[in-house]
Order: sequence, then structure tokens, then C-alpha cells
Amino acid sequence: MSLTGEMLIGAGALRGTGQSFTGYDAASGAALDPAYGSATEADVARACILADEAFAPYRAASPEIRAKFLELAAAKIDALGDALTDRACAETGLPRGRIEGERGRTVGQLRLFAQEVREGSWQDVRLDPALPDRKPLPRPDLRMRMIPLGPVAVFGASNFPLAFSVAGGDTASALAAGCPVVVKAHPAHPGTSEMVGRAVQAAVKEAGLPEGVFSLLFGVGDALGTALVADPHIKAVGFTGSRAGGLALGKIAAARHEPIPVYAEMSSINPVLLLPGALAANGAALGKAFVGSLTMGAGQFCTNPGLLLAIPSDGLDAFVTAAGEAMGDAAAGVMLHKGILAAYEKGVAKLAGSAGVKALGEGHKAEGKAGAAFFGTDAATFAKTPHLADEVFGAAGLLVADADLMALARLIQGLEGQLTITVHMTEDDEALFTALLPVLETKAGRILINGWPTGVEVCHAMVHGGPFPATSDARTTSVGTLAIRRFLRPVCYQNVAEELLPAALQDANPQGLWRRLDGVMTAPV
Ligand SMILES: NC(=O)C1=CN([C@@H]2O[C@H](COP(=O)(O)OP(=O)(O)OC[C@H]3O[C@@H](n4cnc5c(N)ncnc54)[C@H](OP(=O)(O)O)[C@@H]3O)[C@@H](O)[C@H]2O)C=CC1
Ligand SMILES: O=C(O)CCC(=O)C(=O)O
Repeated sequence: MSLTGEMLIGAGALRGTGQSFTGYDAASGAALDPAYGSATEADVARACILADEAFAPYRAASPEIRAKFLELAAAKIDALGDALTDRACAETGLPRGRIEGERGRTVGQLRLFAQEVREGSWQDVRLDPALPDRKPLPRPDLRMRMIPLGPVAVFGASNFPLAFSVAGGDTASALAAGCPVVVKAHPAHPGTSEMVGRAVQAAVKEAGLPEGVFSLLFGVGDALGTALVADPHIKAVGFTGSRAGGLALGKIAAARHEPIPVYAEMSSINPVLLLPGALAANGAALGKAFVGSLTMGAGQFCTNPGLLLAIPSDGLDAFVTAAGEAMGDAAAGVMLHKGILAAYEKGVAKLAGSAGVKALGEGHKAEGKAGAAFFGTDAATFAKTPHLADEVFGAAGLLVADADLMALARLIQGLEGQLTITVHMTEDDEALFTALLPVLETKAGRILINGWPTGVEVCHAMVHGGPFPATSDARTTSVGTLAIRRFLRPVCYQNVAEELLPAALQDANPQGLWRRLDGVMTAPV
């Protein structure tokens, strides 16, 4: 596919007349053709009007049609072949294996949502039949199902150019729910975005759906995102990026005449608790494995293990020695773009310059690349230095080691919300884990044992979310089939005649759904 630098508004392709920009080769800094023109406010309005026009027919399309559309989009992204991998590698500096894996995750995610649409339990149908003889008052016939919210604005993330970008989890879950999507491409990977966008646009056409089901806008600066979130046709927002960006979009959404939900995944330091039994049994191996997780993709994962907590012991010494050695072998990493590299270097310098913080290991350094960094401190220093709890986006980790178990417990209690909390433990640690679990549950969306948080499985039970600032809404996830719920709302139908009811609610159950009948989950017959 040859890139044109055009945005995709419905079935059309046109060059934005706003500020021009290009993608860059993340490793060399060289500009990559073609140039992209930023969308104007009129372009945003046009894409949102088309999305609004598409909403009624798209949500009325049968589950089978929507599922087939998602599968078509997946097949077309697969068919982009090596050209997509080459472009994504160039624009992000991420290694080939990672991009290939991410493509698999992206198309797998679209196919999983296709299955989810067919399976139908996302409609959460509840039937409370009429009780005409109930005393003192009869009960009317009440039936409930979930319906889509309306057009959704999605902001592509810089660090996952496929799985959290144009056809990533936010887009897949919104389309599955029956919501048209208007994407703002991340300006750090416009070529990758155009390729994927054209694949989705072609899938819309081949599936015979209204053109406004999908649009892709390009632009740099805040104006485009601001106009998109403010557009009255948009009914929800999906975002992965910085805390400042997510909060800014949340403010715009809340200030609208009709406020709308913003599902922003923002900032997390993903604490790892190294319990004494695990350190005694495996200290050195854990130290090495930690560095593997920390440095993966130059640390540019929101699930990066940025904070470690432990009680001093011989096992912890072995952990620190092994981690320090592994850091010494860690190559300097290409970061996604210059801004992210600059923010990382600033964050590491701030850690290095903090009183009571010492370096425990560092990776190789190279001009224009990021060196991994590992620091250590104690609980009292952590408590009196609030910025030590801030996310440093990249391969930087901080170990808080303290003999005072209660001080570590208070530290956990004082943490902000997290995407993940990891616990390394053996049977010897079970009592401690059991005591900590109620607190951990209040802090994170995912609690994992004896693993590492990077690399999220896309499945039905996944929660990639968590209390603020991990996300703006702790009740949801942005990965896995549960993500569809963000873009749905319940509607109750009271005393609507059988022949007038939506198919999902009819007595005949033509969609073959599991439904709650008078509160009892009931199989289709
Ligand atoms: N925790 C996580 O998952 C991630 C965190 N980050 C953090 O974000 C930093 C910057 O990375 P980046 O990926 O560019 O994330 P940003 O949050 O800066 O940008 C993400 C997207 O949101 C848009 N945007 C941001 N702020 C606004 C605003 N005020 N109004 C309208 N639109 C806005 C950007 O547009 P435009 O660029 O055109 O201004 C871009 O399209 C990193 O250094 C890192 O700290 C990044 C990725 C993931
Ligand atoms: O670890 C993962 O697979 C997902 C990470 C993520 O959501 C992110 O970095 O934005």
C-alpha cells in the first residue's frame, strides 16, 4: 500500500489543510514521507456528523453483520503484510518481533470481539414478566438490554502503534458495542495509522456498512483532540497516554453542554512486592527477570514494574546483585519519540538527584537512546519525597527496602491507584499475602502472583484498568471483552408488546441468548 498522507473521513480520503507534519524514523530521527496535513475543525465536524448518521443503521445491523465486519478488518490488517511491520518498526523504534506480536494481538482482539458480539451476553438481557395478580399492586412487564452509547472518539496511543492505536482495543470494543468510531491518530506513527485506517475503511465498505462507521483524523497539537471531544455527536472517549493529556480531555468532556464519559488510561508504577520466602528461594533469578520486564520495549509499557518493595535479607542482596549485573548488560533503547526520551531523561535525573536515593544499577548509554536505570531507597525517604511515586515512563525502577514491615504496609496504603500489583511469594509468604490482599484490591485492577506485569493477555477475565490515576474510571477495563461495557447503557422496556420488542427481548428469543428470567440465568431453548 502506498501512503498518501490523507485522512479518512467516512469513505473519502483528503489532505488536511492544517499544520503539516511527518512521522520520523525513531532510531535515526530522519523524517519519513509522506507529509500529513492536520485536520481542521470542519474536518472534525464532518467526521462526527457522518458517525452520527451511521449510528442508527450500524447499531441496528445484526450481530452477525457486525461480527463479520470486525473479522474483515482483522483479515485486512493481516493482509498488510511486512509493509505494516516495516513502517511500524521505523516509526516507533520497537523491534520486529514485538511489532509482529502486537499485530497478532490486534487482529486476535478484533476476532475475539467478533465472537463476543455473536455470543451476545454483553446485551445483559433481563426479563421480569408481568405479575398482574400481585397484591397490593400488579407488576408490569419489564425487560432490559444494553444498547450502544453513540459515536466514540478514540485517541491512538504512542507506545502500542497497533494494539492501542487505530484498530486497537478501544476501537474494537466500541465497534463491537455498535458505536461508530472517529480516531485521532497519534502523530508519532502516522504511516502505520494510515495503513491500518485504510484496512478498516475497506472493511466498512466490503461489509456494506454506512461510511461514517469509521473515520481517521490526523493532526498535531491540542486543537484537534479538543474539537473532537467537544463535538456534540461524540458520546464517549477512549484514551491511552499521559496523565496531563487524559485529565485535559476529561475536563473538556465534563464542561460540555452534555458531559460524556472519558475512559483514560494514564499513569501507573505497578508495584512489585518481593515477599521474604520468594527472595530466599529465588532472589538472583528474580533480579534477572525483573530487569527483563523493566527494559522490554525500552520500558515503554504502562504496566512497567517501576516500584519494588522488600524487607532486607540475603535473598534481597542476591536480587539486587543479579539485577545490577543484568542492568549492566542492558542495551540502550530507542524511545518512541524525542519528547518521550526527554521526559524519561528528566525523570531519571530527578530520581538520581533525590536525597536518600542511590543508584543500584544502570544500563548502557548511547546518544539519542535511553539507558535503563535502577535506584534504591528506604520507606521514610519514599514517604517524604512524593515525586518518587510518580511514573517515569521508560526503563526506570526504584526499590524501597525497609526492615519495618509496618512502614512498607503504610507505603502501600498511601499509593495512588495502579493498573497492576505483582506479588512474588512462596507458601511461606501466604499469611502475609492474605493480610495484604484487601489493601491490594483497593489499589489495583490486576493482582498477579509470581509473574511480571508487562504483556497483557486479551481475554474475558482481563482487567486492564484500576483506580485513578491508572485510569479515569476504575469500574472498567480497556483490554479484554469486558471493555465493551464502557460503550453501552441500559434501557428498560415496560409493557411493550411482544411484536414491538427488540429481538433480544422477545419471548421467542430469536438470538438464542442466555437471559435472566425473573432473576434466574436461563439457557436458550
Ligand atoms: N501510561 C501510559 O500508558 C502511557 C503514558 N505516556 C506518557 O505520556 C507522555 C507523552 O506521550 P504521548 O504518547 O504523546 O501522550 P500524550 O498524552 O501527550 O498524547 C496522547 C494523545 O492525546 C493528545 N493530547 C494530549 N494532550 C492533549 C490535550 N490537552 N488536548 C487535546 N489532545 C491532547 C495528543 O495529541 P498531540 O500529540 O497531537 O498533542 C496525542 O494524540 C510520555 O512521556 C509518558 O509519560 C505515554 C504513553 C502511554
Ligand atoms: O503490557 C501490555 O501489554 C499493555 C501495556 C499498555 O496498556 C500500555 O503500555 O499502554
